[in-house]
This record gives sequence, C-alpha cells and structure tokens, in this order.
Amino acid sequence: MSETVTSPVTTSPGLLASLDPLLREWLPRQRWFAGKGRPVTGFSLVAAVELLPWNAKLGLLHLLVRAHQPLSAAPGALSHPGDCYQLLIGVRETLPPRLAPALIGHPEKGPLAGRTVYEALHDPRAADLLLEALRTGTQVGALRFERDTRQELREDLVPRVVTAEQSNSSIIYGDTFILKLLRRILPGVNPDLELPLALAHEHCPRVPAPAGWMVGDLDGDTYVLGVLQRFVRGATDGWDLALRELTKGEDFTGEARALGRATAEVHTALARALPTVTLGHTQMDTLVDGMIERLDAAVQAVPALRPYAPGLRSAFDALTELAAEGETWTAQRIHGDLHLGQCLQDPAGDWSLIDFEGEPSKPLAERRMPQPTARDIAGMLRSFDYAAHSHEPLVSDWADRCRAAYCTGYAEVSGRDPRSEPVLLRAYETDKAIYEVMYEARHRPDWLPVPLAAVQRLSGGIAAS
Ligand SMILES: Nc1ncnc2c1ncn2[C@@H]1O[C@H](COP(=O)(O)OP(=O)(O)O)[C@@H](O)[C@H]1O
Ligand SMILES: O=P(O)(O)O[C@H]1O[C@H](CO)[C@@H](O[C@H]2O[C@H](CO)[C@@H](O)[C@H](O)[C@H]2O)[C@H](O)[C@H]1O
Repeated sequence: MSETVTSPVTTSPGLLASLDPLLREWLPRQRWFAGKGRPVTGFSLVAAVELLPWNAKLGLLHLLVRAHQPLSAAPGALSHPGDCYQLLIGVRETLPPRLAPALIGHPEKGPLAGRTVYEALHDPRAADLLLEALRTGTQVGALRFERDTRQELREDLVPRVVTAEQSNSSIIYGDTFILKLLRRILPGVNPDLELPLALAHEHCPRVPAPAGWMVGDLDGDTYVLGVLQRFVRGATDGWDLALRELTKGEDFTGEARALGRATAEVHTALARALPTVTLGHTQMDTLVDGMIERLDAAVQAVPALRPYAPGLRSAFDALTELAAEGETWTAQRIHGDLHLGQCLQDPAGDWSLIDFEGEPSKPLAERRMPQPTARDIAGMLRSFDYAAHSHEPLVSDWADRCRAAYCTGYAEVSGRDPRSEPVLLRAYETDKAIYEVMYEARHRPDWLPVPLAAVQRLSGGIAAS
C-alpha cells in the first residue's frame, strides 16, 4: 500500500532543539557530510515540513538544516552557519530490528523526548511516501514534487537504499528508478537535474532520463533536493569493469573506444541543447589563472609536489602562449567530473553516463560555466591511468592503449580527435592530476602515489598519447 502525505504542516523549531544534541554526533559521521575535521556546534533551521506528523505512530520530518561549524579546526575558532543539509528523519516509539542500523538516537528533551529518531531513507514506508509524492506531483509546504508525465511511474515499486559509498543518498525503486536525494543543498539550478533534462530533450540515450524531481522553494530561491532517474538494471560501472578485465588479462580497448563514443555523443547533444561560447585569450587567461591557483594551493598542501611545480606550470604557460598567439577554443556545458566510476555498462554492453553534479566542492555558478570538452576527456584519461596503477603488477602499456582507444572513439563520433589539441589536453590533464593529489592527500593517502606518478610524467612535458 502506498503512503501519502497526511499533514502538510510546517513543523515547530522546538523539534530541532530536541534533535540538536543527537545530530551533532550523527551528522559528522555521515559519508556525505562535507565539513569533516571541524566539530558541529549547532544548527539553524532553513525549512521543515512534517510529511507525517511527528506525534503519530510513525512521524516523518523533512528538514533543511544549516550546520554551524568553526572555520578552522584550531581550538577556540568561532563557529559560523555553514553548509545546508537535507535530512529525512523518522520518529517512532521503538525501532523494528531491521531499522536498527538507521538509529540516530533518543532525544532527551523537547517534544521528541522519549521517542526514537532515525534516518528514514532506510524505512520502506518513508521511501514509498516519497515515490507517491513524485507520482502524484504533491506540493507540501516548501516542498514541490514534480514528474515527467510521459514516463509511467508505478506505485508498487519496492524500495531499497543504495549502500555503496556515495556523496549523496539514493533509493532504488523496483530496479526501475533510482532517486538521488542531494545532501548538501545549494540554491539555484543544479546541473544534476539540468543536464539530464536537457539531454532527454535531445533524445540522447547515453544518460538516463529524469522521471521526477523534488525541489524546495525558499525565500525566492529554488533548491534542487532530489532527482528520480531511470535505473540502469544489471549495470557494472566502468571502474569495476576495468579492474576485472585487468585481473583477467583481458583487453579493454574495445570498451575504452565505446566510452569515447558515448562521451562524444553526450558532448554533441549538450552542445546542441545549451549555449556554447568561444574562448579567446582573456577567457583562457582566466581559466589558466584558476589552474595556477590550484597548483599553488596544492604545492602548499602537499610538499611532495614542489620539485614538479615548474614543469607542471609549463603546461599552463604553454596554453597561455597559444591564446596570446590568437588561438581560440569552443566551450560548452560538460559533465564536469567524469571518470570511470561515472560510466555504467548495461548487460547489452551499452554505456550510460551518470552524476552530472560536477565537482561538489565548487559553487553551482562555476560548475555551470561552459568549458572545453578537453576537461571531461582529461578526466577519463586520468581514470585509465588510475586503473592501470591499481593493478599488480603494473601493466605499463594498458593505460596507453585505453587512452588512445578512448580518443579514437571520441573522434569517430565528434569528428574531433582530442589528441589534435595536445597543449589543451596536457593542461587539463595536469590540472586534474593536481586535483587528484589534493583529493588523495585528504581522503586516501595510500593512493597518493597514483596521481604523483602522473605529475612526474606530466611535468616532463609528455602529452597524452
Ligand atoms: N541511473 C542509474 N542506474 C543504475 N545505477 C545508478 C544510476 N545512477 C546511480 N547509480 C548507482 O548509484 C551510485 C551513486 O550514484 P551517483 O549519481 O554517482 O551518486 P553520488 O552523487 O552520491 O556519488 C553509482 O555509483 C551507481 O552505482
Ligand atoms: O566519485 P566522486 O564524484 O565523489 O569523485 C571523487 O572521488 C573519486 C574516487 O572515488 C576520485 O576519483 C579518482 O579515483 C578514481 C578511482 O577510485 C579514478 O577512477 C579517478 O580517475 C580519480 O580521479 C575523484 O577524483 C574525486 O573527485
């Protein structure tokens, strides 16, 4: 039986006070929490909606809360209202054993005292309610659920939560749809909805079409909160597939070439759907300035980069020189964070690209700027290199062959071989490798040798093959 919203009531701030001590503990432990390393000192409520009344047998609260954190981890640093997060909080007397892992805690004060609160995504009744709200196009308080009525959305799809590590949280419905609930919420147009919608409009089959979306209307701003998308059934992601083929000693160039074709199909459709611009020397200088700033910051943070800095810098200077000589480039909307893990292969062998959110740490306006397609291509070239380096023993020419096949596939569809612009490609690959050095130093120090090996190669001036 499907759940429906019973009480479109905006909830009282007393509820947040009741949850506050529990959330301070729970939030920083979540994979998707962006403010790691700094304590949460409190919350302010941005919006709250009771999807089911909190004092009912099953209560369901939709909260947008701003976490207060000090700007640095230094003792005594002042706390500020920081990132805004989307939370779906269930309230029950007691939790059934199957929901025990979702426990947030037992509030001691305020209206929720004595009850049990938990992460409601894991509760099929809450998941059903979200699907039903999308199906029926419900509006409740500041929350608006919308759908593409051309796609059939059955009400009996059984939900299950995605347990893999991810930056947001997703629920799969009956292996037919997947709902991604964005966790760190920003006002404005979100490319994770904008680009798949634009691609669906262009009938691009390489990106699963959005079937529904969930937004919040707050103080004149719209916040994208969730996207329901066709689920690619039985899919394997490109990263897992590449590692599997490496282990078996199988050739991956056929897949790499197909991935190049898929990327070009998506780029071509995006260039049709959304504006493109020409980058002259002023615009290219601005892009290069960003690359140099990221290099400088990375050298400060990771001293192992220092010996390579001049060589890396030369990759950026070469681009500036070309721009000064009058060369121009086309920029368009791109994926923005493309790597093998963002590519899904279905059992028929067809590839789809997912996760158009861009780099989550960047502001939305920056993520939505037109950019050279070389940026996405460089991301994939780096990914083949990563895959080769995670295999023992290192198969030295595996990445080179995949990288070449990917570029060949890309050229077959787009008519432009990325290798014909080696200076641009080297600059973007260098920028990506520097980003990866920072990422690995922060999150996975064991992986640091992988981008550092690329840094060594790129600083020697060897362009992508
Ligand atoms: N349309 C889809 N079909 C099948 N699986 C998907 C789909 N979208 C996402 N997934 C799975 O969910 C995981 C997380 O999705 P993703 O969009 O990358 O989320 P996040 O932004 O949280 O990292 C992916 O790695 C993939 O395994
Ligand atoms: O998947 P996200 O969008 O959160 O991207 C971040 O994490 C990625 C790792 O999970 C990281 O990707 C790097 O490692 C991958 C292998 O694990 C490799 O395929 C990528 O090429 C490499 O960049 C990504 O950089 C980071 O933003």
